[in-house]
Amino acid sequence: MRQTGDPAPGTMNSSGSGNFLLVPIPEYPLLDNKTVKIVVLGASNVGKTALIVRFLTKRFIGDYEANTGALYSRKVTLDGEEVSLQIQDTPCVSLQDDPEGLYCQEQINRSIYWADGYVLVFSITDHNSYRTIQPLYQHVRRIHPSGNIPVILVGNKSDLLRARQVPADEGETLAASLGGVYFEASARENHEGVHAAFLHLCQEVIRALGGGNGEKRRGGLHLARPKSPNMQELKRRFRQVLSSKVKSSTTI
Ligand SMILES: Nc1nc2c(ncn2[C@@H]2O[C@H](COP(=O)(O)OP(=O)(O)OP(=O)(O)O)[C@@H](O)[C@H]2O)c(=O)[nH]1
Repeated sequence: MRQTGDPAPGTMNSSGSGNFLLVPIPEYPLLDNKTVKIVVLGASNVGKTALIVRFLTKRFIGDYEANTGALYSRKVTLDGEEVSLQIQDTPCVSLQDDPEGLYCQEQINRSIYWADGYVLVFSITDHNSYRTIQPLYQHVRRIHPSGNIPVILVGNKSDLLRARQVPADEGETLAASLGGVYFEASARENHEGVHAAFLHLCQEVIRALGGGNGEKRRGGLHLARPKSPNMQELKRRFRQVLSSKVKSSTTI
C-alpha cells in the first residue's frame, strides 16, 4: 500500500534520505546482482505495511491507505555483498468456513509464487490474526509443494502488551512448527526488532538460493531469466585471475 502523501508510482519519494528511498519498480527487472524477493502476508490490520515502511524508512507513519499491494525495492548489503531486495506488500487474507480455510486474492497467490521468502505477520493483540497463520502457511506450501520455504513469523504490535492475546511462547511454537524463527516486533516503537527480522529472512533466502546468481531455484511465473553465460561466474573467475596477477606482481 502507498502511504498518504507518497508520490505516484514511477516517481521518487523526495522525503527520504538517499539510502531510504521508496522506489516503486517494474515487476520484472533485469538486475546483474543478486535479487531477494520477499512477500509480507497476514490478516487485516496486523501492520504489514507499517513493518515494511519501518524497515525501509526507519519511520512509523500512523495511517496507511487501503492496501494496493505495492512492490518496494532497495539495495542492501548482506554479509558484505550488495543485494537487490524487493518487498511485496499484500492485501489481507482472511479465514473462511470452506475446506481450504482461507480467502486469498489471486494477486496474493501470484505474489506467493513469485517470492523467495515469506514474512507471516499477526498481531499479538488479535488472536484471530494468529489463527490465520497456519492455514496461510499451508497455502504457501500448496503453491510451493517442494523445497525449503524460507519463512519468519512476526508477532507485531508488541508495544500493546496490555492488550496481548497471543503469548510469546505460542508464537515461538508455531514458528518452530513452520520451520522458521519467531520475532516479536513493534513497527510503532522500534526499528531494530523489525530490521533484525527482515535481515534474518534475507539471509535465509540467500542460503536457500544456494549463493547463486539470483536466478530462482524453482520455476517462476514471470521471472524466468534468459539462459545466458553465467556472468557472475565469469566475473568471479576474472577477479580471481586479476587478484592472482596482483599477488604475483606484489610478491616479485
Ligand atoms: N500500536 C501499534 N500499532 C500498529 C503497529 N503496526 C501497525 N499499527 C497500526 O495498525 C493499523 C494497521 O496497520 P497497517 O500497516 O495498515 O496494517 P496492514 O496489515 O497492512 O493492514 P491491511 O491493509 O488491513 O492489510 C494502523 O493503524 C497502524 O498505525 C504497531 O507495531 N503498534
